[in-house]
Amino acid sequence: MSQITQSQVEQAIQGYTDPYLNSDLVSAGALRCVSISNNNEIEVELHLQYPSGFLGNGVEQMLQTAIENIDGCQSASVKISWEVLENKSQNSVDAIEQVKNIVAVASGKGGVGKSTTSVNLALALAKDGAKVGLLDADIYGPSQGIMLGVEEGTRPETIDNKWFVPIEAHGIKTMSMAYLVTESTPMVWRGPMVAGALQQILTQTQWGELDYLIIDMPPGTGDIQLTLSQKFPVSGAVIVTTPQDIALADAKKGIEMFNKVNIPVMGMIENMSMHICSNCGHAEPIFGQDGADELAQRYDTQVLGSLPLSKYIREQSDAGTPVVAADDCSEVSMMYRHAARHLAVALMHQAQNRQAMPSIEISDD
Ligand SMILES: Nc1ncnc2c1ncn2[C@@H]1O[C@H](COP(=O)(O)OP(=O)(O)OP(=O)(O)O)[C@@H](O)[C@H]1O
Repeated sequence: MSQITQSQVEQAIQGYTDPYLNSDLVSAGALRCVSISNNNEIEVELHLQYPSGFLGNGVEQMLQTAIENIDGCQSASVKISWEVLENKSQNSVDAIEQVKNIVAVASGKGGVGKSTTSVNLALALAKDGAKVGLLDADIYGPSQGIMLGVEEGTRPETIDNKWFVPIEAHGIKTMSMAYLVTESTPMVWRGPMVAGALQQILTQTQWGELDYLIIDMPPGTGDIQLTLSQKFPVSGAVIVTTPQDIALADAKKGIEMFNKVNIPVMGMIENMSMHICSNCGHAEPIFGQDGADELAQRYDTQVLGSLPLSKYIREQSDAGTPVVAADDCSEVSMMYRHAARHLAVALMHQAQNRQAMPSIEISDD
């Protein structure tokens, strides 16, 4: 019996391409350990750096079979593990302890579906096994509580009069200004007050260990948004837009705002990209077409996903069970889940690059 070599095993593993890494797992550097006994009993350990719980036993089984098919193989076992990499912000704000990635979800224009996107991305990451938090920083229309089905009037518990305990909903930890204010304290605060209050909420919440903290930012690219971007230790941003010209022009301002404060834009979500007729299934790009792709190309970023204008998306959010929580395998839920995985991989690449680079401090002076 001839001895099987590591390169034969690697070749078998390379038959599978990870759709999000766009690479086989050996080239992606995921091969942690190969052990081949004199008897050709083979054990392989692979380790990924983004939430790949969705691979489940299926890919392990498939790779195992590919290895078992090597001539002379007696037995094969494949184990895939994962852990999200820490991705610190490059601004000078202190990181939040135990929070690995902070993602700001922003839009240049109001009403494009930023909050809907934030909550479904957060839920999608959690469905793949990540520990996820969601901060509703949209002071103009804090809607995450309603979308997550948190009963009106629910208040977070506090510890030592200093810490807020986030409210858990559908498997994610959430905090919102709406949990703290009453109808008699309306949002009349202006710029610095708002930024200060939100920063306090962010840093005084006991998030615990989180792979991702998603921040649903206030819409627009004015002073408040700029201040928040500077005060939050954001690892990367996501811009939500519709394909409409005016929304795209605002999305461009959003990208430029993040560039100004040295926050990398991980990608764009094109929302309401198509209307699909619920009667005949005809798809129509009522807000235009291809704009987000062109913008992404121009700014050297990517479109993480395109979501249709869908009654199901709206109804589920209104009912307090966003689509990804309601049915994580529905067509639109899968669109959010694909987008979330592309986002996770973009953050992972950025963290890997940062680890490989010497750190450079950039200041305004
Ligand atoms: N893809 C979609 N299909 C159908 N309805 C959607 C979609 N995305 C969002 N909506 C609906 O559009 C409305 C606005 O969405 P959302 O609150 O997420 O937008 P926003 O950009 O956060 O708004 P604001 O600027 O007020 O914060 C909501 O009623 C939401 O349910």
